Formats: sequence, C-alpha cells, structure tokens
Amino acid sequence: MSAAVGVGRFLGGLLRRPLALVSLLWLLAVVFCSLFPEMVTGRDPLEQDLLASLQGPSAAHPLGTDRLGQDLLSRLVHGGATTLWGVLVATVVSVVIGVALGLVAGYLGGVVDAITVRIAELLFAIPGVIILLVVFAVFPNNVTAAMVTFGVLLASGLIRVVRSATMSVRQELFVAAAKVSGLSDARILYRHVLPRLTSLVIVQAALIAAFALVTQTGLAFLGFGPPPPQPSWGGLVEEARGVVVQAPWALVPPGVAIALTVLAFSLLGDAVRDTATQSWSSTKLVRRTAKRAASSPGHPGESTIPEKSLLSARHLSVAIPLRSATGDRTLTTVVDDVSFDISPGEIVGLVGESGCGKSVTALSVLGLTPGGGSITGGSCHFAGTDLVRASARQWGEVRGRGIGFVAQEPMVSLDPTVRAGVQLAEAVRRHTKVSRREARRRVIELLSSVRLPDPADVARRYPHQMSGGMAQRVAIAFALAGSPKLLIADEPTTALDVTVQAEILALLRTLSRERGMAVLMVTHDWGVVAELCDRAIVMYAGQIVEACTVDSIFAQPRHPYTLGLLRSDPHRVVDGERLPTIAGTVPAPTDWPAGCRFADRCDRVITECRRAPVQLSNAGPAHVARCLRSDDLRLQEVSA
Ligand SMILES: Nc1ncnc2c1ncn2[C@@H]1O[C@H](COP(=O)(O)OP(=O)(O)OP(=O)(O)O)[C@@H](O)[C@H]1O
Repeated sequence: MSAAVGVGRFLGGLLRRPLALVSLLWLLAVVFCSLFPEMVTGRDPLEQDLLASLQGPSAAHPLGTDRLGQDLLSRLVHGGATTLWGVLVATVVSVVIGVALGLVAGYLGGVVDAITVRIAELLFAIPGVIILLVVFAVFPNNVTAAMVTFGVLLASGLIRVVRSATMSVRQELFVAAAKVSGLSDARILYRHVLPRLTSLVIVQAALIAAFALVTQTGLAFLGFGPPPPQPSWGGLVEEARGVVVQAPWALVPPGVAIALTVLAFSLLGDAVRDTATQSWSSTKLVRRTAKRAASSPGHPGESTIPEKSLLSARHLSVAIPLRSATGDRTLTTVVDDVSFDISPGEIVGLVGESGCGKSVTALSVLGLTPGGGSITGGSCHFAGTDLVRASARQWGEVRGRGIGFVAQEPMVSLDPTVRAGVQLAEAVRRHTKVSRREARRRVIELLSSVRLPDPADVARRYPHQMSGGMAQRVAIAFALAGSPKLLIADEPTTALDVTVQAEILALLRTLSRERGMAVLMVTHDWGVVAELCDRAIVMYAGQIVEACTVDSIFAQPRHPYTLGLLRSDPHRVVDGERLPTIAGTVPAPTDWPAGCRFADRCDRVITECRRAPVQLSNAGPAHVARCLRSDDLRLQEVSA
C-alpha cells in the first residue's frame, strides 16, 4: 500500500507538469494507433491506387498518398507498430542488462565490480552501427535481432549509471541497518536499493528509447528494416525522399511522427527526473557519513576467550585504503591490535575523540568495514562464532538475531521510502518466519516496547514524518526485531536534544535489563558513560589506551588521555571558568608515531615514551592502561 501511495503521489507530481502531460498523451496516442490501426483508419496500408499517386491531404486521404497511391495515414499508423516494437525490444534488453549488472556490481564491489566495469567498457567501445549491419547481413530484415543487439550495446551507459547510484545508496545507514537486521543481499537490493533507483532508471530508459527510435528509423531509411512494401517510419521517410521534388509533403507525416516521439521521450525523461528530485528533496533527507559502534578492551596479551564472554575481540586490526602524502592510496591500519570482551547483559562504553577508530572497530565487528577496508589481523568471536571467518550463513544467524545495530542518525538508518511498520514487519518476518498478520502484531509489540505511545500510528508513518526521538525509538525497535543478545549503538543520542537523549538512554538501560541484552555504546560523552555503562574503554589513534569499570575511570583514570578527556568534559564546566582542553589533535592513521601515539599532546611525556610502542599493562584490578607513567597518575585528581 505504501508503494501504491508513493507511486500515486509521484504520478500526480509528474502530470502537473504540462510538458510531461503532453508528452505522455502523445506517446499513449502513438501506442494506441500502432496497436489498433484499424480504429484510426479503415484503409489497407498496402492497397494501391495508381490514379491517386502523390496526392496531398484530402478527405479520402487525410495525410495524402505515396508514389503507388497508398494511403499515408494508414501506412504511418501500421508502420508505428514495427517501429515501436524495435524501440521496446532495445529498451527492455538494455534496461534488464544495465540494471542487473549495475546493481550487482555497485552493491558487491570487488572483483564482480571490476569485471562488470570491463564488460561495460567493452560494450561502449564496440562500434554499434557496424555490428548492426553485420546482424542484418546474418538475419536480413530481422528488426528484432538487430534491436536486441542494439539493446545489449546500449546497456553500457546504464550499467555505469546504476552502478554509481547503487554504490552511493549502499553507503546509506539504512542499508547497513538492514544488513545487520539479517536481511539477505538479494532482499536488500530488491526492497531497499532498487526502489531508490526507479526514477533514475526511468529517465535512462526514456533516453535509450529515444536513441533506439532514431537508430531504428535510420536503419529502415537505409533499407535495413521491414522489406517493402511493409510500412515502417524510417521506410516512409526513405520513400518520401525519392519523390521529394514532386511531393515534398510526403516527408512531413513520418518526419513529424519521428521528431515528436523522440522529443516526447526526452521531455518525459526530464520531467521524471525533475519530479523525482523534487519529491526526494521534500523529504529533507540528511545524508551523513556513516558512523558506527564497537568494542571493549580485554586484558593485555590475553588470547583465550573467557567462558562468560559474549563478544570477544583478540588483537583485532583493521586497514582501509587511505591517500598518503604522495597521493597514492595505501592500505593503512586504522584500528590496531584491539582486544576486549563483553559479557551477556553488560553495558560497555567505547570513548574517544573523533577519528580514534571507535566506529571502524564497531562496523568491523559487524562485518561492515567501511571505506573498502578489511580486517587484517586478529579474531572476533560472538557466542562461539568466529566473525572474521564467518560464512554468509553464519552472518545470517548473527546479524539481527545475535547482534543489533543502532546508528547515530535515526533518519538515515531507516529507509526513507518505506513506512516504519513495513520495515519492521520485514525484519520480524526475516527472523521469525511468522505470518504477515502475526508480524504486524509483533511490530506493534516492538513499537510499544520502545515506549512509543501510539504504536499503530507510528507504524503508518514514513521516517520524515517522525521527530528525531521517535525515529530513534523506531530504529531501536528495528534493531530489536530479532531479539539480539548484543546491541551496538553508535552515538545513538548525539543527534537528539537533551531531554530526548535522557529518555533514549533510560530506554536502552531498561531494555538491557529486561532482555538481559549487552550493549556496546560508542560515545564521546562522559555523561552517557556515567549514566548507562558498567565498563568504559578509551580509544586513541586506533588503539585501546585504557579500560576499566566506570567507577574506576571516573575515580582514578590511569592514562593522561583519559584524564584530559575527563577534565575537558563539558558537564564539568563551572560558570565563569574556562574548560580545559587537550592541546593538538588526534594524529591521522598515516602519521602515527612509532612510540606512544599520545606523546605529542601529553604534558607528562618523557624520552622513553617516544622510543618504542607502549603496551597495555595492568593498572589495578580489571584495569589496564597504555602508559609508562600510569603509576604517577594514581593519586591524580580529575579536578586537579
Ligand atoms: N569510510 C571511510 N573511508 C576512509 N577512511 C575512513 C572511513 N571511515 C573511517 N575512516 C578512517 O578511519 C579512522 C577511524 O575512524 P572512525 O570513524 O572509526 O573514528 P571514530 O573514533 O569513530 O570517530 P567518530 O566519532 O568521528 O566517528 C579515521 O582516521 C578515519 O579517517
């Protein structure tokens, strides 16, 4: 029903454009006349009357006659069928190949993408007209064979356009959310990616149709069409060319029909594009760079997985191709030797400034390493499954049912074109294989569980019809659809106002308690850590620099970076006092120093710190820190 409403609204917008309306009417008229020529004229297109040769328009022959006295109107409308058939064949072949290959290449990337791009380049490089002449030599006058070939050749442009658009849609958070919720790639492509490309494909199809019409009539003009005296628009132009001196009028009917039809295709394509752009921008979608969630530190050097651990990362390293100073893309480590555990029901906060590697760690745990990166070392086990080596089937089990994901920006983690209820029902059915009716009941239950007062009303809404807090609750409900044991939340409250933030935090705490669900909370807000978490992990420049219970981190931080972060916490600001800040910025992964990565910003730095990498060491019970001088901080007051 949502799709029908969306299509209805789109068509309404399209038909309000006069040029689109006229173009559509013209094309419908052409199709109608071609399908039912007898309803336009009762004359046989092959009936000759040599006494009425080369006549102008008259009551008997509204568009005049040709050299053999055949009725031009009748030949025009009968010829339309052959011409439009050729256009249809070329367009359908082109769209099917272009959309299928473009979607798969853009979505899967890697080798599939590389091969598809080469195929598209090859098709583009082949000289179309020569190939068509070869086809006509092999299949004389076979318009269908020629236009199938032409459609294949034309697909190269569409492959590239669809591929680029798919790549961009693939980056959207709702696709990541759908993946994490356990939907298969095929389902995501069909349900969430393809609908976003519909208007683009229609525009391209209209252009392909216009091009195919010009080519097809051109070939018929050259004699590569239906054999005379069978009518076709190109053939009619050729016949008129032979008598242009005696009867110039004969050129007008087929010429005008071809010109207006090509124009109508182009104008309609433009109108579809404009209408789509307008309705898209009216939803006020905000595209933001994906942000994500992640991990907690374990004990240094520990390589066995504690029995009670739900998620256990060991020496996890992640690399992304990044541009170096020379401008080349080099696979660069952005998360370096990260180890941590999360127990069932535990809430762990992952803290650090922007660019420290929190989101990359989290997304990598989910098998969604961003930026074309990959896990380059270590392991990550979730409830006994090795996620680094997991098969597609194992991922299907883990995502959604094992681990749920809530992104920072609720509006972009939900598909803007699908009603909340439909998205949720889809996720429920993916996990529980219940009937549609039962799924609808579960949707209402889920929406109630995230404390939405009128679940039925929310289920009917599109994301842009919701407030930020409401959308985030729906996104949480979406993540809960498979009753996950672990919820990874990437700064889920940052985009919300303070009151709503507090409500969402309270909700997450309640859900964790009610369901015994562990939560990995990526945040840079110490308030969130204090409010929600049992344990905190601090990351800096791709490494864990400190990890301990929340009580310890606030009472006795043992890394200068943690201390600096705590002192610069805006919650601690006292009226009239300047908030301390940590001088400098986080070094980029391409500039990590060999020794302590925090050394350049640290006010306790000693020569030793810069000599060699600093290891994590025990700093107390269940407390680790990566600092040579962590003992000096033992008695350091945060407020000092
Ligand atoms: N899609 C991407 N393409 C290229 N590099 C990326 C991509 N995503 C992250 N990175 C790089 O990886 C490093 C870690 O980024 P990450 O997003 O994990 O940091 P973060 O601590 O989560 O910061 P934020 O809080 O801003 O999300 C950064 O240096 C960043 O430039």
